[in-house]
Amino acid sequence: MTQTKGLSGLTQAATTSGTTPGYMPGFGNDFETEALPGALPQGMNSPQRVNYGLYAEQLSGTAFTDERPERTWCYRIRPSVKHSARYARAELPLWKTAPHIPEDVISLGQYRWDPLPHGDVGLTWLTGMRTMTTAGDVNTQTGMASHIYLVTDSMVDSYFYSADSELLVVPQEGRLRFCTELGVIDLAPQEIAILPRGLVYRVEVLDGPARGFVCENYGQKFELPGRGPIGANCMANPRDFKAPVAAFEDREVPSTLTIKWCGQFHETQIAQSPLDIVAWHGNYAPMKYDLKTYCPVGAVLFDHPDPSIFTVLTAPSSHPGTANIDFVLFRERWLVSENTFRPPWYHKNVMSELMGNIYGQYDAKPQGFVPGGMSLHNMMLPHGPDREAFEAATTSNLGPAKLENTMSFMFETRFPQHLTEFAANEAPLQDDYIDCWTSLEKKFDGTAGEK
Ligand SMILES: O=C(O)Cc1cc(O)ccc1O
Ligand SMILES: [Fe+2]
Repeated sequence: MTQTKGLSGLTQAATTSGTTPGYMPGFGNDFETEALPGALPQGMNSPQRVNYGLYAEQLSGTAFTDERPERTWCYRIRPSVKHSARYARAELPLWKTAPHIPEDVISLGQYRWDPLPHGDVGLTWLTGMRTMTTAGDVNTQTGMASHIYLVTDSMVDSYFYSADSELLVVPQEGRLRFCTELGVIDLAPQEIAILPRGLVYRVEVLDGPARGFVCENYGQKFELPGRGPIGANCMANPRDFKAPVAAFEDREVPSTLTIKWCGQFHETQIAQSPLDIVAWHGNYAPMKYDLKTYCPVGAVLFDHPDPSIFTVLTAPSSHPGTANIDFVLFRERWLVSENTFRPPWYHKNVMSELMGNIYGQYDAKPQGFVPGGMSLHNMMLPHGPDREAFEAATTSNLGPAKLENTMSFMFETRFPQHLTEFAANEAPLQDDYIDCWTSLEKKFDGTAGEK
């Protein structure tokens, strides 16, 4: 029997591009959703017998005793323990996990890559994941990895979950469908998705080939940053984050489930689709967010604020204010500062900064940092605008100016990032990147006048 049901109870073809998934708004909300009427128990979590003969199962994303527990109660056709037969080691050699510090790779430096090209071989979400950097240590649940995915093929009767991490997905090209245990999310460039640790899903290609960036967060979950004196509005607003409505498959076909666990991959064979949750309630769920709804706040008279002003999501570390990861967005905005050097200032930072270009041109690097490309300015390594950006910024007339056609982001972490062998040797690294600063001229001549 093959069926996928949505909230309305109507049979939907959730595996085809024609269907529009349903969503519920609100970051961190306590949601409830059922794909069949009456499937969700009311007033309690564990009735003696659940309607429709479903099994109750809790998915805990935090310790039970966390100050703000995140968990979801699932009502499913089979408990997921039934989804795990014996595990066998699987190899995904290009998906690396921290600590991974290759001996012959130098991570000290300023690095920039052209977009990874698509090849001739078909790739899925799993085989198409290429790790560029790793930071921290998965065994202590700290740090992150950055990846680029190249996906041409849908996963067929194949499912995945990461016990190691939450995944933040930033598409740059193509459209993907994430069919998850808790519902369906469609994702296009200029949107992001968060896939929680432990959630089972399959990824289908709606419009390929697809390329994008992934931040794999080994630590505490991403949350909305406190806005401080900015108040209750602007930046990312909770209601623009959307969780999917329940959708399930009752499909008995031989299937493979791959699990990422402490950096290793294991497979198990199961006899059915594991996407068999008919109803759920809770606050631990996948979400999508449209980056065009991000409302940037900035300097309205003079100077250039720290990029933390553009934080969309932050994954805290044990040290308040020092994130395991900040996800920062540089999007279209007005520049109005008077008597100000408007692009990012030159700087060194204890945090390490990995950037990706989603589309357009980034103000500090008018050339060379192209859509699909990535750059890394690692811990305490100097960087800033290239010569062209410096000259333009110091000579242009400072009327109100709109930065248009621009969307880049940063994964900023408190941990140094280590390049993988793939990033150092196989990815299209720009050997001449640091030359973008060599032509910066000495302007100093001992006199105080403007240069
Ligand atoms: O290095 C970069 O381009 C990112 C960045 C942007 C900014 O506006 C201020 C600081 C910073 O690190
Ligand atoms: Fe920077």
